[in-house]
Amino acid sequence: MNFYIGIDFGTSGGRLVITNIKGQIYGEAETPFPASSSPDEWPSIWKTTLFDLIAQIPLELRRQTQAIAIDGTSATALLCDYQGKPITSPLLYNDGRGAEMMAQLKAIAPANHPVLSATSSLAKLLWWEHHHSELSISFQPLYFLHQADWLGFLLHGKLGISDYHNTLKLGYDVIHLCYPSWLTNQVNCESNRLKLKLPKVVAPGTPISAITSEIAEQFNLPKHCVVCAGTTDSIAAFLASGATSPGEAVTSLGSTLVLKLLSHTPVNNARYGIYSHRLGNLWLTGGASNTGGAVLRAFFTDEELETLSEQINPNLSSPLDYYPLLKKGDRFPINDPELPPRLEPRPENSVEFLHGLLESIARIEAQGYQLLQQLGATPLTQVYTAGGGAKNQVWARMRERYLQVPMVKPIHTAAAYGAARLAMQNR
Ligand SMILES: Nc1ncnc2c1ncn2[C@@H]1O[C@H](COP(=O)(O)OP(=O)(O)O)[C@@H](O)[C@H]1O
Ligand SMILES: O=C(CO)[C@H](O)[C@H](O)COP(=O)(O)O
Repeated sequence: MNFYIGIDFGTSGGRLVITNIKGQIYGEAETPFPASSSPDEWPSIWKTTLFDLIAQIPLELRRQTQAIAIDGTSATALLCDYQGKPITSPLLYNDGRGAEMMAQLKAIAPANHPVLSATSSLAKLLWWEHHHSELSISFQPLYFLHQADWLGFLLHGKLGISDYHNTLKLGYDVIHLCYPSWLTNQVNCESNRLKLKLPKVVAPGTPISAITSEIAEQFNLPKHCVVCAGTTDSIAAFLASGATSPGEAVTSLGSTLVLKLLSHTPVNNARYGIYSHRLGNLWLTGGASNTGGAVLRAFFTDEELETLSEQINPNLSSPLDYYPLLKKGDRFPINDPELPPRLEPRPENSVEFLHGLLESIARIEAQGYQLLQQLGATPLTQVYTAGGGAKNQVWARMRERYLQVPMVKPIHTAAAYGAARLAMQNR
């Protein structure tokens, strides 16, 4: 029997799903990231996690694996040398240091382009160019990669290949399927002191190459096992849900809050941090907020979230109006790197406090979907929920009160399953 592996790299850890060609799950693995680590440790943690996840799959299944696909956090970027060795600490998806590059971004990119965000991949590239152009002296050529691109390279050995989901926030034109001249002129211009290579871009799920012989031997994988181009974690969660009709949406309630509404028409609006990913001949309109489970985890364990949520009446609205963030700055539905967290007043009663947090995140989610529809996205018909927060049925009822559409729990919500669906394209 042939098997297919999907690997998801989220904020808090890595997850793997192995399925047969019918999409039946034969195995799963999960490896949380260490609770505290420094940025220069992240590549080795990601590599260790990747190899640990694959090693957890039973030998018999590994030996019959035909394809692997990986999703990663969007706009998590790193610079590598010609051997694929990271030469700087990665900059994560929510790293807002690119805010200082906004004037330059607005000068080169079209209005409302997805790169017009402090956390976009291009903002990070310009920041590296502005602060670390000396890297070009020691490293030629330099490769700009996303997390999923680099992890895929570790398995297939072909450096500098990405997909048009991970490269949207780098500036890739997903309509004409090329890098626009305003971007290539910027990256290649003589005055640009940081000489780097942008990744070659293919469609998500496209087979890139067979695994290297070293990887085949290390994990007892077939030499013909292909590694496919990946996607981002929230799109993988969308793919997992099985949503296919415009108007269907997936909210990823993970460490962050990410909305994806399938639409006949794209919506891009930098003011609100709204952008549209290409999905076949449709568009995944949405945005990614820094609010979400990471804020909850700062105050409650997963067990406390479960037990305290059960004491909340989801039909009652909390009077507490928070904007739950761990640090200043949000990307969507308010695209403002200076936006302050709002977590006061904090009641003595933990249930009341959690009620306020869950209700406030539900309000932000509803505001996001309302904006998407106001700006022309296909009207919302139903919402699937993915991520750690999907298990919270009290929260689902609260969210339903705001969204006024059915909240459907899909059979599969794990992003790793969505990545496996990409791998299955290579049957
Ligand atoms: N019962 C729950 N209710 C709400 N949120 C929860 C619950 N259990 C876990 N979470 C949240 O889920 C998040 C982890 O979800 P996950 O999808 O693994 O995140 P990521 O993929 O971003 O790492 C945590 O931040 C945690 O606060
Ligand atoms: O916030 C995130 C961390 O999980 C997401 O990776 C990301 O921001 C979502 O971006 P995209 O819409 O490109 O998938």
